[in-house]
Amino acid sequence: MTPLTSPSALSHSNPSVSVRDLSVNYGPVRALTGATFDLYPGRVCALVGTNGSGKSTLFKSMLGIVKAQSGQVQILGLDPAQARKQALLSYVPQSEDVDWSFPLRVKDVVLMGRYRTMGFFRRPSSQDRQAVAEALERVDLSDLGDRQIGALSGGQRKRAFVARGLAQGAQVLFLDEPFSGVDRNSQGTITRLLKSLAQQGATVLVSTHDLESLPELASEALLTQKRILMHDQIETVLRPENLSLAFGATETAPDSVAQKELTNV
Ligand SMILES: Nc1ncnc2c1ncn2[C@@H]1O[C@H](COP(=O)(O)OP(=O)(O)OP(=O)(O)O)[C@@H](O)[C@H]1O
Repeated sequence: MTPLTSPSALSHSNPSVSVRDLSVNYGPVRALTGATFDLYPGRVCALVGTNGSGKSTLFKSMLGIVKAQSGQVQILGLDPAQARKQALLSYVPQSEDVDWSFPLRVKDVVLMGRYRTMGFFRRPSSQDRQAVAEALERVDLSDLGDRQIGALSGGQRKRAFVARGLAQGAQVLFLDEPFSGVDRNSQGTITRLLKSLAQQGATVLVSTHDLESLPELASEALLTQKRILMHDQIETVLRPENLSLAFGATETAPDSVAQKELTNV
């Protein structure tokens, strides 16, 4: 196996997310072993791996939702619970982890991003309402704010959760499979939004199965297979010999990357 790479091209002065030797077991099942990496502000990093390779486990253990057997996580110098308390960290879960029958309107879901700063009675101020309206506009859902969240399409639901993170003003965003069950239109909206948030200084970690869209989405990637196999620039991770470490020999790089590689020789 290729050792974990930590290329100097990915280094930066201060990491916003720092993960050290993170290991998670579910009873006898080892889901993640010794994950160690840093993420930096201003970048979108993709988390890439097969089904069951530990991507959701990595997110949940970084958030403190799943207990790690060992390791440390720091988000903006804080432990994950503190970072969440201070509304610095936003998480878009996999669709299967959400109860969509819960009777909430889209704008109530987005308003949840403001809860930590709204005080005990959670009475929204005009500032809170404005933040919700702006967030809905940025994800192109202004017309659907009063609709029940369960009555949205898969892509619209994802966009509503991204809007929750926007209303929160989170500096670190974790998104678990935001493109699954999502049409090209929603995928484009989410991709543009994540890139623009990174340009404004956010740190974005996003898991995806869609290798085709990776060069458009992310500048770097973590390749996982129950441990971090590689952390490198997106072009390097997408080389067939690297993808085959995680996916087997049949997986090939998207044409755009292959072409870029060819024109570089
Ligand atoms: N609650 C659980 N109890 C026991 N084993 C679990 C649990 N959750 C996940 N696992 C196991 O841990 C491993 C990693 O699962 P995880 O859901 O993190 O993978 P993933 O990469 O997110 O998969 P997918 O792409 O299918 O969402 C798998 O072998 C899975 O079967």
